[in-house]
Order: sequence, then C-alpha cells, then structure tokens
Amino acid sequence: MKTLLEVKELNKTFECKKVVKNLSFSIYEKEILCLLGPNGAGKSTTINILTGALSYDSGQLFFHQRKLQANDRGFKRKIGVVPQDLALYEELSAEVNVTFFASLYGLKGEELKNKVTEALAFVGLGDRRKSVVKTFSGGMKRRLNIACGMAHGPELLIMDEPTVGIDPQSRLHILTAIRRLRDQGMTILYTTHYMEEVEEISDRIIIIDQGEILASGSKEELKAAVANEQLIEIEVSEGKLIAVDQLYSLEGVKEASLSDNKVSIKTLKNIDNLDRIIGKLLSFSIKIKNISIESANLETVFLQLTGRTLRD
Ligand SMILES: Nc1ncnc2c1ncn2[C@@H]1O[C@H](COP(=O)(O)OP(=O)(O)OP(=O)(O)O)[C@@H](O)[C@H]1O
Repeated sequence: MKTLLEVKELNKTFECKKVVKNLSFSIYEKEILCLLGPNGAGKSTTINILTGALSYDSGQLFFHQRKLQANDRGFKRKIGVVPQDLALYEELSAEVNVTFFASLYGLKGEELKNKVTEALAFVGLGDRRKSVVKTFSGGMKRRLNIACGMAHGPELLIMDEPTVGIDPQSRLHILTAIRRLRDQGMTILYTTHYMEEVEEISDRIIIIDQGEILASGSKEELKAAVANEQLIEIEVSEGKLIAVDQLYSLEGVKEASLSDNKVSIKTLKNIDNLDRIIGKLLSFSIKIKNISIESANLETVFLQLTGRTLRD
C-alpha cells in the first residue's frame, strides 16, 4: 500500500477550543477511507484543513511524500472536493455548473467538454444536462455536486457527508458511483456519521470523536476488537436506576445504563445470562416491552470506545 496523503500531528483551535487534537493518519492510494464520527467530532474541520479552506495551528501534511506548503497550488489541482453544503449555481444548467468547476482546474476545449459529459453520465444526469439546477430534486443536486467535484479527474476526492438528507435511491446511486471511482483508481476520503454507509463502502475507517482518533482499521478489524461482546437493549415500561445498577452483579455484564425507558447492557457473548438479566428486572416489578440483541457492529465499536452511541 502506497501512501498518498499523510497527516502528521495536526492541531486546530477555534476560540480557545481545541477541535482537532494531534491528528495523525495516512490515506493510501486507491482506497476509500471513511472518517466516521458524530456531529461536531471535527470531521469537516479536518477536511477543510486538507483542502486548504482553513488554516491550522500546527502539524504537517505530505502528498506523495512531499511536504505541502500553505496554499499549495500543485496539490489543489490534484484533489477534488465535494463540500457538505451544496455549492451549485441554481439558475444555471447542470452542464454549465460542471463546466465552470472543471475549468477552475485548468481543463479547456475538447478535453473539458468530454470530462463534463463523462461526469454527468457518471452520476446519472446525462439526460438532464441542459436542465436548470433549481428544477432538480435534493438527490439530483447532491449527485451534481459530486460531478462538479470529480469531473477534472482528481487523484484524491474529498467528500464531506455527501449523502446528507437524500432519498435511499439517490444514496444508493452515490455509493455505487463512489465504489466505481475507487475501482477506476481514484482515492476517496469520505466523512460521514452514518455507520451504514461506512459498512457499505469503506476499505478503511478512522473513528474520530472530539477531535481525536479513537481507532482505525478495516471494519472487520474494528469489529473483531469487540467480537466477544454483545449489546442487549431492553425496552421497559418504567425504568428504575436501582434495578439497572443491580445488573452489574450478574456474571458477564460489563456495562448497564438507562435512557428513555431503554436499558442498554453490554455483556460478554460467551456468558449465557439473558434469563438472569430479565429475572433481575422483573424482580423490581419492571415490565418488559421489547428485547433486542446486537452482536458487534460499528455502533457497538463506537459505544465501546466512547460509552455513547453515534446517534447521541
Ligand atoms: N468556524 C468555527 N468557529 C468556531 N467553532 C467551530 C467552527 N467550525 C467548527 N467549529 C466547532 O468545531 C467542532 C468540530 O466541528 P466540525 O464541523 O469539524 O465537526 P463535524 O465532525 O464535521 O460535525 P458536523 O457533521 O456537524 O459538521 C464543533 O464543536 C464545532 O462547533
């Protein structure tokens, strides 16, 4: 695996608050690297630093082992950016939008025309190329946003939550397109707080929270770290903290918490303790409404690392 971009000890402060803390990681050539973290984790800040949109306090960036300087134009030409907020001209056609963004990267004439056609076809908007953007659905705008970021054929495509607020069909289309870009040799840095997307497209994952990297690896590696545990969630009619605290006395129970009449229990998988957990709750006259048991997934990985769920 060859390193395309290396980030070393990156730090960023906003109004005395450290939002990126000593972040170090590498992006390998031709991989989809997902930056996964809850809202406010520091994903956009990190990405905005990489694209040159934000300054940083300290740290170093290397592209193909070459140290990047502030406003490095050579590097900027080799990356593509799909921002979280749509960056489109609503009154202009899809084609004019993509042409405008691709021309910023120095494409001209026939090459520019061909790349625009290819990008629009790639995101499934070839037949709507002449339509004005304001007539597009949210999902179509998101797809166009991607076409604008990748038409010039960047080595590294940086995408900041590109599927926020869109319908499942457009999401599927986008995720499939991203995998195809990777298969064609593009490297993708993808931020999201949707673990389902990470499950679907990531080659590697970095879990980030409060500006810090908590874990990294393939989804299989991350899940293996918590494979011996499972999460039992019990919906009750009226939760009682005292009963939940008592669950700690049962063999295998590692964590128990109560929130909105839902008891969440992290327990060892190889200890058969469900009947005793239920028995304990019943002994406090707690009525059970529903039980679900989940083996390791990225949500449980996150829960294990932070004690919170990604959706909190
Ligand atoms: N311009 C700014 N001024 C002050 N604080 C900021 C600024 N931009 C971001 N922050 C703060 O930095 C922290 C990280 O924000 P960031 O947008 O990077 O998180 P994120 O992981 O991308 O989340 P989201 O998905 O909500 O964008 C948050 O606490 C946020 O409030």
